[in-house]
Amino acid sequence: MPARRARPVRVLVDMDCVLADFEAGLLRGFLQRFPGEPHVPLEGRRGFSVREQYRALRPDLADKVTTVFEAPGFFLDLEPIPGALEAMREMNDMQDTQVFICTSPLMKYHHCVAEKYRWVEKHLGPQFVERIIVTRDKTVISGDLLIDDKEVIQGQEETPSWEHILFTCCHNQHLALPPPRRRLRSWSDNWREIIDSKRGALPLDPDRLGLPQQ
Ligand SMILES: Cc1cn([C@H]2C[C@H](O)[C@@H](COP(=O)(O)O)O2)c(=O)[nH]c1=O
Ligand SMILES: [Mg+2]
Repeated sequence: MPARRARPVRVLVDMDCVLADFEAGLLRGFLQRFPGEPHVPLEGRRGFSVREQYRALRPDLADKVTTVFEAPGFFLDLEPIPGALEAMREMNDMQDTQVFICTSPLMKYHHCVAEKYRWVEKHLGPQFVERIIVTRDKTVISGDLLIDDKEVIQGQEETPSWEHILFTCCHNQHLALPPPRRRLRSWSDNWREIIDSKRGALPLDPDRLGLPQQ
C-alpha cells in the first residue's frame, strides 16, 4: 500500500472563554454599569448563555447584561485567559501542527468582529491575525480538534471533522461529560498530549520512514 504524505494536525481554538476572558469581563462590566442590580457570580454561572441566566434571575436583566457585551470596547478590553497566549505561541511553533482561532461573532457584530481582530493583533501579533476564522457555524470548518468552552456545538454539518475538546470555564465546570468526550481543564492541562493523540491517526510520512515517494 503506498505511503501517503503526512498532513499536519489542525487545531481550531475558540476565543471567548478559551483565549479571552469573556466571563470575567462581562461580570466586571455589569457591576460597573449596574452596581445596584443583582448579578450572577462566576461560581454561580451555569449554561453557556449568560443572557438566559440573567433572564431567569429577573427578566429585565437579560437586556441589561446584553448591553454590556454589545458595548464598544468590550471585546478589545478582555483579559487573556491564563496561559493561553503562551500555549498558542508554542502550538504555532510545533512541527506538523496548524493552529487557527475559530470564533463566533455576535449577531450585532459591529464592534465585536473588529475588536476580536484587534485583540488578536494586540496579544498574539499579526501572524495570528492571519489565522482567524470568524463563523457562526463551526461545524462546517474542517479540523482535527476544536478546543471550545461551549458544551454543545451544532450547525449545518451533523458530523464535523473535528473532535470537540471542552475547555473548562465557570459555566461548564459542573458538567459530567459522557465518554469518550474529553476536557481541557486549563492551559496548564495536557493540551500537548491531546494534540499528539491525533497524530497516530494520520497517514504516514514517507520522508520520515525512508520509503520511496509515490
Ligand atoms: C456567553 C455568551 C456569549 N455570547 C456570544 C459572545 C461571542 O460573540 C459568542 C461566543 O463565541 P464562541 O466562539 O462560541 O466563544 O457568543 C452571547 O451572545 N451570549 C452569551 O450568553
Ligand atoms: Mg467560547
